[in-house]
Amino acid sequence: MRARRIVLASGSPRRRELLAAMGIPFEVLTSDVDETVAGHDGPADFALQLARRKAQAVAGRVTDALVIGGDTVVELDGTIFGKPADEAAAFATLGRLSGRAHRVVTGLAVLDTATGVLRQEAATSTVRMRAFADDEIRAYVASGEPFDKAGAYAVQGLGGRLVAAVDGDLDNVIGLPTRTLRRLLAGFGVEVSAPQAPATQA
Ligand SMILES: Cc1cn([C@H]2C[C@H](O)[C@@H](COP(=O)(O)OP(=O)(O)OP(=O)(O)O)O2)c(=O)[nH]c1=O
Repeated sequence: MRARRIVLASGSPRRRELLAAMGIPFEVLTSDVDETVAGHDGPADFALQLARRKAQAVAGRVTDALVIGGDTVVELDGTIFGKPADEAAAFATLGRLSGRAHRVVTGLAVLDTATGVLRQEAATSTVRMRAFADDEIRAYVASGEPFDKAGAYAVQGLGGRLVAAVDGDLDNVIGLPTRTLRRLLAGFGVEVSAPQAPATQA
């Protein structure tokens, strides 16, 4: 099996770090896709639509590669929360998440630009939040951390203090479910060895 060129279609430093930790060489190419979704069939469908869009947006720039696109969303009571647009949205999102359990879904799409074959899969984890007061939310929003994060928090950062428990893969919450990606790459004949210990560190 020939070595495949692997391209991560993402500007996310978290995705880059998690992919690097898998131990495979890769390049990063970014694009500026429109992240609005016209219609969807739940959070997995929503995240997969955007993951495909991100992969397809860079696919034309590489002729023989596996291009990886990903998108992470938070879902609670049927509402999908992406990255908050501003402070008010971050505050409102965190108020909704307080004291409740929500789902974090990452859609991954891997596109083979040599053949046009696309493989995709979504991973889901459940995150239970402590109940937090408005003052605590205000202080967290003022830290700036919520702005480029789905659901307006980062479990691996200061936002970890808001989290009571994570059920499922932590790397999925941070933006790249590595077990799922290993499976998708294996479908293209790229075998990535499993880590010695579960990937639970940010
Ligand atoms: C819930 C949660 C999300 N996130 C991040 C993961 C994703 O990077 C981000 C969701 O935004 P995404 O749109 O999925 O990704 P992105 O804009 O960061 O990068 P790109 O589109 O270029 O690939 O939220 C955390 O880092 N920690 C968390 O606890």
